[in-house]
Amino acid sequence: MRALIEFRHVTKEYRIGEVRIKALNGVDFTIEEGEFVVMLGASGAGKSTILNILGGMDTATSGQIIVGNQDIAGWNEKQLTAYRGEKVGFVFQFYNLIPNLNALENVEFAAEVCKNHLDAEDILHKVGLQHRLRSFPSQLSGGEQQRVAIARAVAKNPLLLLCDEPTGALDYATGKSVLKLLEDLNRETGTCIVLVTHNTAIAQMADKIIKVKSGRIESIAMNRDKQSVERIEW
Ligand SMILES: Nc1ncnc2c1ncn2[C@@H]1O[C@H](COP(=O)(O)OP(=O)(O)OP(=O)(O)O)[C@@H](O)[C@H]1O
Repeated sequence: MRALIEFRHVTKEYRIGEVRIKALNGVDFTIEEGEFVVMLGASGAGKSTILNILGGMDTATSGQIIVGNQDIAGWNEKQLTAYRGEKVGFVFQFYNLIPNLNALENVEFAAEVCKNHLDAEDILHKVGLQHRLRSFPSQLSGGEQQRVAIARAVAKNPLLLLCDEPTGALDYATGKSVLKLLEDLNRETGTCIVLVTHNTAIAQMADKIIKVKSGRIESIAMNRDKQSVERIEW
């Protein structure tokens, strides 16, 4: 496998008036093509900051962010917008669907702007929502809305799928089925997934576990005993 992503000495400083907050303090890690990465850490450790920088939604104060063969750290807003649109799929804790578009339209709307997008209806079939194509978000359960959000991210055919607490608002069984979906997608399509969570049990399904502490990497470990989500309990 070859490295798809490299963070090299990445720092991020936020300024609020006179106050400086060092959210990232020299972060280094590598993610290989096709890897399922789980990122763990306490609240405020810097996980979302890493995900936002990786997704081109925020910029680093210093350091390099290599994606493919390019350093996106030096990119301007226009380049980052194209990168976000074409290369990165996002799944958040709250589904952020467009309320006045149905499931199919939500997926089509996101996918259409991407050159290599997949067929929206096919993807909704894949996530088990073939019978809910014309349903609006308000007519869908939380788990179903998250499936639409995953379909929307995947239909772009992204290089990288970033998931920030994707099961945070779901009950146990629904959360597990959403994780199963991500696991299947990773295995079948080889899409690289980076999943941020507070739930340490979920790390058992990862290829690589990255722990973040106080703006630094605490540890990076390959998971030699990777488990299917069906076998994980919490
Ligand atoms: N836009 C911002 N402006 C100022 N400070 C910020 C901003 N975003 C994050 N921070 C600060 O940076 C640090 C890291 O925050 P971050 O959201 O990355 O942590 P996290 O590990 O994702 O936490 P959580 O698990 O609670 O979501 C925190 O001290 C936070 O307060």
